[in-house]
Amino acid sequence: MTPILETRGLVKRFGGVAAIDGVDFRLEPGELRCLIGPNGAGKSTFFKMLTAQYAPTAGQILLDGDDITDEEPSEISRRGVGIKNQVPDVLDGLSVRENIWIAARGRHDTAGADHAVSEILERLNLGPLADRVVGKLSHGHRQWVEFGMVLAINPRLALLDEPTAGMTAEETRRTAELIREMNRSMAIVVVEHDMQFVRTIAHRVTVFDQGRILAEDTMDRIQVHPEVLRIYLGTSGHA
Ligand SMILES: Nc1ncnc2c1ncn2[C@@H]1O[C@H](COP(=O)(O)OP(=O)(O)OP(=O)(O)O)[C@@H](O)[C@H]1O
Repeated sequence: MTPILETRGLVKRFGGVAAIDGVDFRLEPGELRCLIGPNGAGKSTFFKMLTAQYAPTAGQILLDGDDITDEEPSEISRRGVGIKNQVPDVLDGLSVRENIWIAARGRHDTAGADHAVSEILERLNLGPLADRVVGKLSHGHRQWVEFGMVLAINPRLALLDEPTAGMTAEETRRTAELIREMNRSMAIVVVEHDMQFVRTIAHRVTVFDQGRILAEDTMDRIQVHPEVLRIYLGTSGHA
């Protein structure tokens, strides 16, 4: 089966530092994968190459077998990839409804966008906030608006960087539900620090360390993987 997403020998150097140092990664269609690893492991750099925010120093990125290494973020989005960065990329002066509508309009005519927005507001329980200006919302709610913007393009693949950052425990729980629900219709890659959250959602987990893939397995096995325990206990103290 052709992977929906693949990297071959991916490298990113910053001066003398190889932040990503030859990563071969495969994601099967419909898969949900969490990327974890200690601070400085290279997760964000890897994510930024997948989303065309950084150009790789070497290697290839393939989407459904097509080489997208040199494509712009807008081209990748047109190919059906939804991206949610760590800092919500929302228009603060506009309402929740308007933000999601603008994202939806990229895929639908105006009537279609109206319809998509109503559906998404309901799905995300954002109806009561629909006409609030996004800049006045809590960080957690702003993250949800960005989820709405990802759903609005109905992607085949969603790339989510720390989706629960700044969320309350209840918001995190609902985000886990949402990601599992989204995974029924799309493949998903999630970069996440919150291990409890990763345990809740993950099927397979890829562990990065020092710019390389250290381990790739189910969360159950990853939690007892000696090398993984060593890097976590040696750095953050919690695996
Ligand atoms: N723009 C940059 N310029 C120089 N070095 C960088 C840059 N971005 C990342 N690095 C270095 O690359 C390495 C990997 O960093 P990266 O942020 O990708 O790790 P991370 O796993 O996402 O860490 P965290 O969990 O703290 O976000 C680190 O040594 C970091 O200092």
